[in-house]
Amino acid sequence: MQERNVEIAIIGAGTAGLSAWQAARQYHDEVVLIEGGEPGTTCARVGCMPSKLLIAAAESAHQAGNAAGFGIRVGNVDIDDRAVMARVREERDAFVDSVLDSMRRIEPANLLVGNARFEDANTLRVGNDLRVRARTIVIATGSRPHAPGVFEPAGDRLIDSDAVFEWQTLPESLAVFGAGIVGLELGQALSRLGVRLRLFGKSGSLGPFQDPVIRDYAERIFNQEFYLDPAADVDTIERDGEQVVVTFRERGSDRHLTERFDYLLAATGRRPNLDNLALENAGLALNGEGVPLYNRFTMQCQRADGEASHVFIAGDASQELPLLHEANQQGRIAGHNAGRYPERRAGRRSTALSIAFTDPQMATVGLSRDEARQRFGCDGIAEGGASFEDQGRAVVMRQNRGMMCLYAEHGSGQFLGAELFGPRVEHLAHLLAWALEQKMGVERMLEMPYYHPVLEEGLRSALRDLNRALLQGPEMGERCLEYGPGG
Ligand SMILES: Cc1cc2nc3c(=O)[nH]c(=O)nc-3n(C[C@H](O)[C@H](O)[C@H](O)COP(=O)(O)OP(=O)(O)OC[C@H]3O[C@@H](n4cnc5c(N)ncnc54)[C@H](O)[C@@H]3O)c2cc1C
Ligand SMILES: NC(=O)c1ccc[n+]([C@@H]2O[C@H](COP(=O)([O-])OP(=O)(O)OC[C@H]3O[C@@H](n4cnc5c(N)ncnc54)[C@H](O)[C@@H]3O)[C@@H](O)[C@H]2O)c1
Repeated sequence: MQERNVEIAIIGAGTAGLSAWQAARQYHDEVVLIEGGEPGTTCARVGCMPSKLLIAAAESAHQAGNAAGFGIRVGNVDIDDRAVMARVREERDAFVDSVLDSMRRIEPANLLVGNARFEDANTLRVGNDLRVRARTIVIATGSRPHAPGVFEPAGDRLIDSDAVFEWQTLPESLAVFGAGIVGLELGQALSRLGVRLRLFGKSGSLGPFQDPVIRDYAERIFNQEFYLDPAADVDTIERDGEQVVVTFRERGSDRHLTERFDYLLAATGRRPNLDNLALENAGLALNGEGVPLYNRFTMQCQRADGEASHVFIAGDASQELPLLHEANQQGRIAGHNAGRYPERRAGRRSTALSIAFTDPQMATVGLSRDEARQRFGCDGIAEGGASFEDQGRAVVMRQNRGMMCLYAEHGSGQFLGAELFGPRVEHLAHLLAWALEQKMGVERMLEMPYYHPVLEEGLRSALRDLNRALLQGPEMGERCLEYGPGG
């Protein structure tokens, strides 16, 4: 058995682990990064990047198919699925290579290969032949797809999102389970690429939305394009030959249908990679799901005796907000504090921001309606909104579907949060997140410049409505007279 003593050991060379390494390396030379799986990060290999590549191809097919609405005929849209998937993988590989290139900065001696697990609070076994003793440890082991046992009858026709990006060609049909962001992004993209598809959700939840008004609206809009039941009633899942047979109650009716699919895609959530770490040997306090208790500003874990530990956690492993920018930020905070240990500093946590790259896009910023109500009371918040259906620029682009729900605090007029569903709302969500970071009030947000004709004018309409609900500021005049057509 080889033995090694180091200052800091970081488990997992994903986004969080890499940013932790970069931060920790500023304090010590002996910082090892341990990777037990495939290097290159979940984001680049099987997450953000390949999913957006697939979505980009799907959008292209969709736009070609809808060109007639502008008076442009492109003939039959012929989808070469082999070419689509080849491009997804080719560009995906380039993103992975760019990560691997940047990892070459790490001294080879400090990059350890093998699965790590705790032997005691300061000792890790890496693979079978190496023991690493570290003064501080960062857990950045990410997460993996999780499929409930009820899908087992599907056998090898049960797949997860990782497998989709390895397809050489697309299947004819697919049953997608899970109406979270993964299910919606991949489901809509595959449907637009010609896959016959049904999407079955659970308990009515839909992507990142919490506000029932926008959730119900989005459900209706998606159903104009593909079958989506966020509260599906599924009777049986069986395997017959090379197909999966699903019997379910049809959305909005009492009819029970039986349908055959080539695959069942489980998009039913992700589990943190903590179960292979032998955390019971680490002396940490764990919550009911086996996740270490930690401080979200220092990313420092708590020991079983309640004291602050020398172990830190970051990224999807923390189960807080499984998003790339969060993994990055948490990794940086954990790395700096592991480097400074036993000193520690509170890191800056930015405004909550989540975007689903569906069409229309879905986004949430800051507090949800329920969170705002809990914090300020039902009478303490004002709600406003606007539709994209008559929004000038959205009409011009034939993308006039969607709505926005915005929340602010009564009295102070402070903007609190929003849920957005509409064309390219990724950009509006950023504007709102930046406004929240600046602690802007609704009136001040309305004083910002708005070009014409742009989608931001739709946001201005929602802010005007919110201002009206706050009973603040001047009475707003008629929109068209005040701002021009579609403004
Ligand atoms: C389909 C999909 C699409 C997504 N799209 C987006 C998006 O558009 N925008 C966005 O913000 N987020 C998106 N995400 C989420 C984002 O990809 C993750 O939040 C992020 O990649 C998590 O980074 P991480 O460092 O925590 O984990 P990872 O990148 O998974 O890194 C963890 C590493 O730890 C290693 N490891 C695990 N256990 C051990 C062990 N015991 N010993 C050694 N090594 C170990 C793993 O092999 C892995 O390399 C998407 C996710 C998916 C699945
Ligand atoms: N654009 C992005 O930023 C992006 C894209 C993809 C993933 N992600 C991240 O990855 C995380 C994981 O995404 P996800 O969609 O896999 O998980 P999720 O937890 O967000 O959604 C899983 C969904 O599956 C449903 N579900 C659970 N069991 C089910 C069952 N038996 N039948 C039907 N539905 C069932 C749940 O109700 C939930 O709606 C997300 O939370 C998100 O943070 C982000």
